Amino acid sequence: MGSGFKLLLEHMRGCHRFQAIAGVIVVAIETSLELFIPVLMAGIIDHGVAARNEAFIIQQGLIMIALSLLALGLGLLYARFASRAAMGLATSLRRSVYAAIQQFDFENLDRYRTASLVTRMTTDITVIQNAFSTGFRPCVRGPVLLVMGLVYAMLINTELAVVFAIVLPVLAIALALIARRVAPLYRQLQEAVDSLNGVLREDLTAVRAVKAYVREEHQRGIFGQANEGLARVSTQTFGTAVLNLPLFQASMYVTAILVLLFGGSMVLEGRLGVGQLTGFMSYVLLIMTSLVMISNVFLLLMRALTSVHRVGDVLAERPILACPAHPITEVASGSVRFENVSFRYQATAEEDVLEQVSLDIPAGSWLGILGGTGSGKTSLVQLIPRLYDAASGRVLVGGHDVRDYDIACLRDAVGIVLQNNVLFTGTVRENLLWGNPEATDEELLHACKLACADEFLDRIGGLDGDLGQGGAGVSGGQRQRLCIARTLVKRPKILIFDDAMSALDMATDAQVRTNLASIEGVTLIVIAQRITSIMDADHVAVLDDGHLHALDTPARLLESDPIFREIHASQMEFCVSDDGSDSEASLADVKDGAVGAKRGAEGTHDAELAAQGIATGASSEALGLHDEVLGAQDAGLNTKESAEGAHAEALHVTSKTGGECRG
Ligand SMILES: Nc1ncnc2c1ncn2[C@@H]1O[C@H](COP(=O)(O)OP(=O)(O)OP(=O)(O)O)[C@@H](O)[C@H]1O
Repeated sequence: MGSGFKLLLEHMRGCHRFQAIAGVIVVAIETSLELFIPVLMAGIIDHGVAARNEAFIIQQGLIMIALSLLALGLGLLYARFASRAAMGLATSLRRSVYAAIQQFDFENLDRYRTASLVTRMTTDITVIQNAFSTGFRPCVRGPVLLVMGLVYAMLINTELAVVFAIVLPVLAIALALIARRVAPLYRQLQEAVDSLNGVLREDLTAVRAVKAYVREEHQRGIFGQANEGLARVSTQTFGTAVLNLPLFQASMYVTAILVLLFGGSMVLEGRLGVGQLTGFMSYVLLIMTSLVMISNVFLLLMRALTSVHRVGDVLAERPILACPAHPITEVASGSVRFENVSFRYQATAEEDVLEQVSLDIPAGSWLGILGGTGSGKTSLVQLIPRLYDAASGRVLVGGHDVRDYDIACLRDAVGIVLQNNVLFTGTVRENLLWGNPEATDEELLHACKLACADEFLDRIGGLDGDLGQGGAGVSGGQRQRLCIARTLVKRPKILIFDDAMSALDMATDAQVRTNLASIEGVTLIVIAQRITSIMDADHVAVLDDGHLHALDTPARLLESDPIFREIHASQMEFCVSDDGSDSEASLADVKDGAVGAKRGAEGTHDAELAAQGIATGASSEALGLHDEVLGAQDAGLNTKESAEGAHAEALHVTSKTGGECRG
């Protein structure tokens, strides 16, 4: 509770703090004025009406009107102060939470679901804002009305005021019981909102896959469950919270009856004036209203407090990756070295994702990484720009431990194109400038050329072409090329492609690799599912279940390594050449081509195309289908099986026009 208030105070700074204080003062004055009205009313009845003093009645009546108008003016002033203070608080909280999330490392992000972060940034902060703007007034008025009401009631008649001593403790106990029951429900309520947001978010981002798999009904069921879950918790929460209303109403009636009963007999005995009894009844009403206010605001604040804690959790989360006191600010070279590196995503995980990996990648060389699904390829390369820290061992870049660098400098030197490429809403230029805000148009166009994005740039409106929301206006293959171009604009010392060319047709894939190989002095690390994509590499690392299974040149691996040979064979054996010779001939072509035409020589490109059956007269129909099927893969059919199926299908079409295919 204390930490929640501290958080609110910290974010209520400057003029907003002044507005909040002014709001409190204004409400206090307004409430005091309001409390004075029953005193005037009692005077009118006892002295004005009883003595038939019309002048007194008019005078007191005018004072009452003036006080009411003043109270109204103060009420309006309060609304202005409170809304501005609440808005300021919410803006400041949103800014802080956003800044905190920006500082998060991948490991921090793994702890929070995206939907939960979105709910905390939106719903939770709105709950706090609303509680502040609507709860502030009753929060001040309630206690003031209660205390002053009791004081005035006691001033009128202390004996009669004893009724409150009976009713108030009963009410306080009932309220405490309701609050105890409701508090945990509010947290469950916000978690149910998280779940609903999560389902919605997944549904909307994967809408193409949902439609492609005709899973609308299934998704509707999942949404229905989340929606019903929220409805159930809401009903339970608010069903319990509203219990306070009938409770307070009943107490009000009981108090009124008791006051009338005792007060009435006191009037008959001549110990109390009728005006005094009327005035006392007004205070009963005021006190009971104040109690309803207090109970409502209490529940409102309890809900807001849950949200304050949820927001506070995000603000208290510290980035996992520690920065050294005196970091290295320049990456001297693009060399990478893994020394006995082990890694796991969560410290509590049972098994390492990478185990004792040692690997040397000299600056300016090209390493291909191959391995089965889940073998740890992505995990390995993510350690280079320090997206995660190794659990044990060291990762060295440019001869220094990555933990010794300033993180921004390290990441500037490492360009990584991830598996799931993301473009942002805006133009091509705006997206490419993410790589380097200082880049000229010539540099952007050059990067597009290297990434083979120049082929379609004119069709999408050149550098000024609008990519639509989240880059939705381009195909999967075009998206990949633009993402590659964006990374090239950065001019990094190390370039990492994490299966980043999967949506490119083979000819473009080969062309991009040839272009990349022509960049001087850059260390190239390419993770690929297609073996042809890494046959030109200086070395290939084969990962198997988190272990470095083999590391050698592609040619030597082809001769000696069973896993490499198996992957190679499984991808190559589809094709049999035109004249009926078997796939070994094609393999030999690839091998010769790959070894001989190291680092992007044109020969490699040709050999590769030959191996794929494309050079033997593959029609654009085949490539088109391949593109289309891979495009579908990008749209959500993202399983290895579908990709292989697509591949096989594309090659099958190839066979109709050129070679003959199996499989
Ligand atoms: N954020 C994460 N949190 C926990 N475990 C993860 C996370 N990302 C990956 N893993 C696990 O780590 C292991 C290695 O995953 P990784 O993504 O490195 O494999 P990969 O070889 O790149 O696979 P693929 O070829 O399918 O992309 C897998 O078992 C995976 O389930």
